[in-house]
Amino acid sequence: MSSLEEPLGFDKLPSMSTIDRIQRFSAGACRPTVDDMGMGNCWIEGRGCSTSNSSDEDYEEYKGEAFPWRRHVRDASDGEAFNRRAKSLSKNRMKFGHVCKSRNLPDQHYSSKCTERGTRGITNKFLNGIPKFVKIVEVGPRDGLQNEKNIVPTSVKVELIRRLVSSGLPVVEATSFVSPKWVPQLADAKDVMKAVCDIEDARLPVLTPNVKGFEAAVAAGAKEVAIFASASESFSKSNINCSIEESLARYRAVCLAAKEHSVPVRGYVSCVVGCPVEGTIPPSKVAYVAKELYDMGCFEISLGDTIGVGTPGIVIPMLEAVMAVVPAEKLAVHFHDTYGQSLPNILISLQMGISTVDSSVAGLGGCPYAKGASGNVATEDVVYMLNGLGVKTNVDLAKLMLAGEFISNHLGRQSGSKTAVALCRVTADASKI
Ligand SMILES: CC(C)(COP(=O)([O-])OP(=O)([O-])OC[C@H]1O[C@@H](n2cnc3c(N)ncnc32)[C@H](O)[C@@H]1OP(=O)([O-])[O-])[C@@H](O)C(=O)NCCC(=O)NCCSC(=O)C[C@@](C)(O)CC(=O)[O-]
Repeated sequence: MSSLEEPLGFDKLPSMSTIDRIQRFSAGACRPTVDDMGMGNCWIEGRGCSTSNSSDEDYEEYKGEAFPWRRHVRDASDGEAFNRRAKSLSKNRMKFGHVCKSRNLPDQHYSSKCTERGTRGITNKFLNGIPKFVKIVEVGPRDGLQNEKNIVPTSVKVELIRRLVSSGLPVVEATSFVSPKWVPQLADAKDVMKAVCDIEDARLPVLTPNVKGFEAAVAAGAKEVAIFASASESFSKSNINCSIEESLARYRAVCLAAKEHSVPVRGYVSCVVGCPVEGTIPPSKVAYVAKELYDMGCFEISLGDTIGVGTPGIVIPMLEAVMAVVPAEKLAVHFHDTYGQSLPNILISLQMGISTVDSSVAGLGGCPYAKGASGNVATEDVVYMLNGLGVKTNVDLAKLMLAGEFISNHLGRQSGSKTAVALCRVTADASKI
């Protein structure tokens, strides 16, 4: 059994003092709005400190927004409304492309917001500190596809990126300028970039492991790059063929070059809770690498549970350690879903003040150098959860699902998003009414 298959965290549950600290992060977390280089972070200002009608205000703010799949808290009058809507199904069509083609999406009056005043008070207690807006960084075209054995044609990658951007995603990681010998799937990075660099509605960062990759990326039209270090020596060696310290030296050179070109650099730390070779990774190691990347100029540090072994019990102390050296508003979380822990891990990260989440459409993904690691958390599932929490993302779930369906059809398998699968089923069932 490889260490990847061994779950982590049974001995790593947080102490009471850690839990106290989480409460400190959540209750009354009245933070100022952060100008994150204009990158779209927007904190909830004092959700925990707001007056008793703040949830009403939040509700007013969002109720006009299209949440087509609102979870329903049934009562008699709502039941009538549902029946009326069921009768007029044929008037409310929404297509979902190939799999759900010509199926009707019921305009069910599901509400993801609790409208009971008393219950809402309790809800607020638990949701204190959750940001009002979450920036989703879509990594499907890069992290999602890099592990695919069969080469995906460039035109399909380009179409996927365009569809993802048109769903409203603010950031879509497009490809990697890495060695084609190491990641053959992304050998067409230059062509992909050339085909999408005219897109203006989203930022399209690309991975660059060294100055060679950076120069190639900029020449192809990239306007933002990402560097990727690891908190595990063994993973660093197998992923980029050098030690952590050597990688940091390389990345300093990339950051210098990027500064000269005014290109923003995002930093990744991989294996933040576990490594396929070394097992559990100490939080202090993650904090060290994160701080190094931050100090060399990365505008944001994404913390990757590369093999998806983390649970909230182990993610919390890791985040605490990193947040002691890098501000929460400069952090992102990047979870793979090997053990189905991504959503709870994301929720706890939001409660701790993080407002940027990486995810991959249709749950695509895996790392070629982390055997057995499964895909990233599915973007559709993240959007569904955030919609349910009343957190804004600006992502149109229907369009996102179409993008997921497009790539799943191409790969010839079912979407890895539970939300996409369930909503397609709801749609299919509704068409039989
Ligand atoms: C870093 C290297 C290049 C070192 O690879 P190396 O073999 O040690 O490099 P080298 O300097 O000895 O060069 C070897 C060859 O690669 C070429 N080369 C050198 N650099 C480049 C470049 N940028 N683009 C294209 N070619 C390049 C170079 O020119 C040379 O070509 P040759 O003379 O043999 O024909 C290699 O190990 C590599 O490309 N690794 C990338 C692996 C990768 O992409 N892994 C997946 C990333 S996912 C991840 O890290 C986790 C993350 C971010 O998703 C977060 C999470 O999930 O937790």
